[in-house]
This record gives sequence, structure tokens and C-alpha cells, in this order.
Amino acid sequence: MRTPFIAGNWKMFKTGRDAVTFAEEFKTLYKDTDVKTAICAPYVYLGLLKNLFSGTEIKVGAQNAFYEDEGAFTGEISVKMLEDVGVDYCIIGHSERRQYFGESDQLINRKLKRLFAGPITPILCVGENLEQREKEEQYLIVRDQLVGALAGITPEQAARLVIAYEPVWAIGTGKTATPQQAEDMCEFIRNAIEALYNEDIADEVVIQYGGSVKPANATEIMNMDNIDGALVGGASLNAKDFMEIIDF
Ligand SMILES: O=C(CO)COP(=O)(O)O
Repeated sequence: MRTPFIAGNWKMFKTGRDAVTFAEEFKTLYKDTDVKTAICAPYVYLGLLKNLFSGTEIKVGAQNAFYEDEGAFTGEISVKMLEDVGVDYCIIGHSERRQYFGESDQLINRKLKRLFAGPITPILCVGENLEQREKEEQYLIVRDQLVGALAGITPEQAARLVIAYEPVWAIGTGKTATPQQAEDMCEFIRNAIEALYNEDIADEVVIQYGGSVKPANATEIMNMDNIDGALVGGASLNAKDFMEIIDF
């Protein structure tokens, strides 16, 4: 059985003081549940959040990482550094990184390979944009993203993977994919994993939906067969809203 997994993606929001306020409030609201929970925060708050959440079940994630361990790569943060801080998860290939920083499937693949060499669990984001959805190319696009990102990833590694389906047109727009649209793609992703690996791995892989997930729509989304969790942007900035989503 797959354990539900709900992660917040703070993106480039919050000051250090805001992060502390959130953590203190979230810890008081947080009840131990069967739902795995993580906050993916800006790099500069990861150590702080690891300390604030120590002794709880709340995990901490990064939003990106570089594949080289060290070197002359000004401004980059390596997976090795994240491992050193004790980060549990790392988002890879978010559509905002693909769109604004030109991340290719090949680059994402290198980052994934480095993450799989250590203990951090990658959350691989895939999803089509509005134009691609309107041309009904979404399945082709997501399949290509999966094949590109997972080239050379072994079955043992793939079994540890979290995949987040995030249709770009539903991110930060208030426009959610219908639960059925999200389910259809998540089922497609599971079948693609079965074709690339095998049925056991497809059964194990955790698939999240992301894009305008809110307390009001979380239950409907989480009740879908192939949706095991959510990657939550805006609503994860507020401790009460995020807890309501986890409590779906
Ligand atoms: O991009 C997202 C999470 O990674 C989704 O963001 P929103 O929940 O703000 O739409």
C-alpha cells in the first residue's frame, strides 16, 4: 500500500521570521497522521526548519539541487550540501525551473541520478502547459518528460521516486484540473512507469497532483485511485490551510 504524501512548496516566499512563525504554528496544529508531510522551503531556511521540526514527523525538502558535489559553480547548491543539512526530499524539474531557468530533461536526469546516489528522495515534476493541453498533446509531453528524466535510473531507484503531476495551466491560477483530469494523467503516469520498469514498481511509485490544491478541493483530489498525494504551492504558506489539506 502506498502511504499518502503531501508536500508544501513555498517557492520564493517568506522571510526567516515568517518561516519560524509558520513552523511554531504548524507544530501546534500538526497531529500525527498516516499522511507523510514535508515542507520544501528556500535553501536558506532548510537548516532552520530541520531544527525546528526535529522530534516531529514533519520532513523538510529543497526545491532544486545541482548534480556536482563541489566546484566552481557560483550560486549553486549541491545535493551533497543538502545531504549534509539532513534534507529529506528535493523537488526536481519544477515547471518554473523548466520555464524560467531553461532546465532540460537531460539536466533533470543528471540531478536525479545524483540524488539517487544518496538518501534524499526526489520529487520529480512533470506536466504540460496550456497550449499543449489545448492541442491534446499532454500525454505525449508527460511521457517524453518521464522517459528523458528517468534514462538510466534503475528499478530500485525508481521504486523510491515521487512523481508530481503539475499541469502548468493549473499552477497559481486558481484553476484546478478536475479530479478526473488529474486522475487520468496520474493513471497514465503509473502505466508509463509499468512500461518502463514493471508492475510492482508502478504499484509502489507515489504520484502527487499539484496545481491550486486548497482545503476545499483536497478531499476530492486525494480520493482518486492513482493520486497518492499533493504538491501544494500557495496554500502551504498558511499553516492552518496546509494542515487542513493534510487532514483531508
Ligand atoms: O507549483 C505548485 C507546487 O509545486 C502548485 O502551486 P499552487 O498550489 O500555488 O497552484
